[in-house]
Amino acid sequence: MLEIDRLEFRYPEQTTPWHFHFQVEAGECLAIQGPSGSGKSTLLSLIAGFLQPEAGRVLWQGQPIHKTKPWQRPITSVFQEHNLFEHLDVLTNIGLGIHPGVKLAAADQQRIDSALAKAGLDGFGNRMPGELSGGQRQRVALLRAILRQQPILLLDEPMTGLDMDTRQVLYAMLNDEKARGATLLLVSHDEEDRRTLADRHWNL
Ligand SMILES: Nc1ncnc2c1ncn2[C@@H]1O[C@H](COP(=O)(O)OP(=O)(O)OP(=O)(O)O)[C@@H](O)[C@H]1O
Repeated sequence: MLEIDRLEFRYPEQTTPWHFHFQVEAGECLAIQGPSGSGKSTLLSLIAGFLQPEAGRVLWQGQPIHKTKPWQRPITSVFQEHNLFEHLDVLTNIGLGIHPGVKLAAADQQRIDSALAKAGLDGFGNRMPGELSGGQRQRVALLRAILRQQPILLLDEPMTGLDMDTRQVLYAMLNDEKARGATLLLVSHDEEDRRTLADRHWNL
């Protein structure tokens, strides 16, 4: 279980801090809802470890992780800026998430090729990120996150720029992740995303 325990945070110019408190079970997707500017992306950044809380804790399986370095947390994030490595091709971008710094095994390479094909990116493995459209970059970022198979997936507007056919494929992949026991947190203004993926909502 992921527990957000009385987490508090404020930006320097903010007078009253935000308070976040909820739990998400393994295999569950919680949609974080609230008006624009209410702190949804900030909350995901706190859980990912890109921001430090003023008070409170983040617990995974009962263990505090809010002081752990972002890359050591059992978490993968897909944020609006996709953070692809511009000097590495698509295959390496995705592969690094699976085995950082290690040459990909044939089985992993096959897994990536098959995921790319499913998401309509057949043969894109050797392309550089600069040669992709916005929607194609978004798909690569999502596939990279999904194939990492971390216990917790943080998704901030994950389907931006994607057509409905591609979304259906990615919804199915994300629902498979839930079935495998992954915990998902979703921030999305898109009602279809929330309807298809979320089991529960938490309002800010
Ligand atoms: N680095 C920052 N420094 C100061 N204020 C910030 C910073 N990042 C975000 N904010 C402010 O914090 C508030 C919450 O931002 P956040 O992006 O978390 O909201 P959100 O709920 O995700 O909004 P949206 O639905 O529009 O994406 C906004 O008023 C924003 O201007």
